[in-house]
Amino acid sequence: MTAITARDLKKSYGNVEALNGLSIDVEEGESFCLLGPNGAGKSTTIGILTGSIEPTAGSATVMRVDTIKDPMGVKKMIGIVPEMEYPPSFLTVKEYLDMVCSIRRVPDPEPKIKRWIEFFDLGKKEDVLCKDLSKGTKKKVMISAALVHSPKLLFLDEPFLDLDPVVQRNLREYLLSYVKEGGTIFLSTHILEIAEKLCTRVGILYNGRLIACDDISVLKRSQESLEDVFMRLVAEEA
Ligand SMILES: Nc1ncnc2c1ncn2[C@@H]1O[C@H](COP(=O)(O)OP(=O)(O)OP(=O)(O)O)[C@@H](O)[C@H]1O
Repeated sequence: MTAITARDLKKSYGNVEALNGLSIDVEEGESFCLLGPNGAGKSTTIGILTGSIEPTAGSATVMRVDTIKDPMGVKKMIGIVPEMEYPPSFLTVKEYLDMVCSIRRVPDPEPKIKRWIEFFDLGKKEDVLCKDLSKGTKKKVMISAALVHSPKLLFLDEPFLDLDPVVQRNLREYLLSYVKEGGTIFLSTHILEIAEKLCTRVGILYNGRLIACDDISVLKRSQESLEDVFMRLVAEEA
């Protein structure tokens, strides 16, 4: 079953053409990674697919819900880690996760919150205001908020940024098991080593256009890493 379908998506911000006819399909149970140089249109794509940005043209469905007609319907079903957002500064970690569970109507929330507090070793930070957390700890809270309602589809925009190597590895291993159990991941990252370990298929965006989209094993020439593939394909376009 298809989890994400995008057809001929276009997005302009004034005279900046951020997306120029993007079409993509992601199947349920897939771990897909969108790569691309700075400004290629990755966050814009995630914004459209998660119902936060309205495209200038084109259509998209997520779990068969239209992202333009029913953005709230999409948001209900998914977990999102946006690239640049932090938890609200005026709430403590626990208050924020309580609020997320309440908005998402999570049944029996306490053990679910506890699970992510323990996973990210946030026990001593539960009662700390989010404004007083380090960048990495804020990211841990954002990821906890994205996972606490056990969504079947995750949109992750640079989720590993600011996390220390131990936490990066723990999160990567969790995400691998999440996909093994049937979850779907749509990831965007510049950390190609992690993308290669976590994802089976990648799309490469360049100037708002998809210049490649296939299994990593198909895109690779002999001995190439994903980084080599990325450098080669982007250089061919430049
Ligand atoms: N709100 C906005 N207003 C005007 N231009 C925007 C806006 N958001 C994005 N852009 C422009 O759209 C283009 C695509 O931006 P986007 O953030 O989607 O790229 P990206 O691939 O996620 O980049 P990065 O890897 O640097 O995060 C860029 O030229 C960017 O400057």
